[in-house]
Amino acid sequence: MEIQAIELAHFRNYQGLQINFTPGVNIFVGANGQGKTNLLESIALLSGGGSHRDARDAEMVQWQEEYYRIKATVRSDGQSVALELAFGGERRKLAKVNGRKLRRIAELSETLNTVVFSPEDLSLVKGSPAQRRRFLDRELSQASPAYGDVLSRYARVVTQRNNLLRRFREGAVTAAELELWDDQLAPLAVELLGRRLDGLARIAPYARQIYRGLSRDREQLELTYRSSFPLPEDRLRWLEVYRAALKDRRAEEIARQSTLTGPHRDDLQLFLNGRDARTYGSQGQQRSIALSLKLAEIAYIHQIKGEYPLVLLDDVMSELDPDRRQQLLAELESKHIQVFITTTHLHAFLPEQLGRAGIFRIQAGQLSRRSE
Ligand SMILES: Nc1ncnc2c1ncn2[C@@H]1O[C@H](COP(=O)(O)OP(=O)(O)OP(=O)(O)O)[C@@H](O)[C@H]1O
Repeated sequence: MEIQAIELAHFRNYQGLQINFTPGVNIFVGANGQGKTNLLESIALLSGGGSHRDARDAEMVQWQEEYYRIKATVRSDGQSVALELAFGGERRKLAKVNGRKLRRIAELSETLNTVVFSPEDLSLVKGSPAQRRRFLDRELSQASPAYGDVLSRYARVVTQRNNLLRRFREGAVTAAELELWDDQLAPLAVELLGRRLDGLARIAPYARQIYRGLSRDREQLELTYRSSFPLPEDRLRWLEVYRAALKDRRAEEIARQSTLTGPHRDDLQLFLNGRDARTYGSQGQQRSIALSLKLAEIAYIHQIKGEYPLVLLDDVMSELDPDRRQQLLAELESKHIQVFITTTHLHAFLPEQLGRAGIFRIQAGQLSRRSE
């Protein structure tokens, strides 16, 4: 898939912008705070998963304006498709594919997928379990909007259940009412777990193979899912085991007013040659793992969709050492993936890479295309 052209109206520091992209590598170059990430963010939004830096829609509307609108011409599945995403005014948020309004914004991912790689991803291994869950959730939602649906339903029930636990302590809710919420929570938790494990089973072989390549066959990466309660082999038993785990921790949950068991407390564990990479991996090894996971995400989406996603590299070029930088670019270029890169300088690139790339200089929300 590929974005051929984009049109922005009142998006961040872009009053109005219309630009055509190159099928291969596109580089946004400029000083800090000029709008490089803003442009990347507008592309990421078109895949339906929200802002890659977790911005709220209202923040992305240009100051003093009422709405933002992003339009793009995309090539997906051999067809030219018109995408539109708008926020503000009376309709609040609206997405269209070829002029047809989508029921849910997340359905944009059926046409366009993006994999974003930013400096925070480099700390994926060292970071919190929440960061690794987010990585997995984003990835799996892109590949299947149904996953995103289950995830948001589950998150809603957890929030409501936590409110109930608070009110139970105040005596405003009965034990029977709490049980009713367990009935809602448990099937969603089990479905989410099943989907996560199935997704991980498909991603893990890619990550292992890519890491083996990056480490020149010296190290072996293993990914395992750590559930907040013991998962029996037999999936048919997960529901009853989860319900029992909820019961076991009921008193503690009431005391802490929080749901303590379930996929929102799980983790993705990463091992190098059998040792926990979080504790024992060097910074270089941890970065290679992060890179492998991102490249595995790209391969996974390709496996599901039959096409490569767009890859957005936000400020990572200067964070990677020259070796990993070249490995990454060579890998993406060899697969003919459309890539968007933000950078303050072009010296991270080889002359032949610059020769093939579309280079856009960005200054205060204005773009000019330049040739090197
Ligand atoms: N809603 C908005 N309306 C108008 N301008 C905005 C809005 N949100 C952010 N900006 C402006 O956008 C600029 C930041 O742009 P962006 O985050 O794309 O920077 P960047 O070019 O990627 O810089 P860096 O290299 O520092 O990451 C800031 O000048 C900020 O004031």
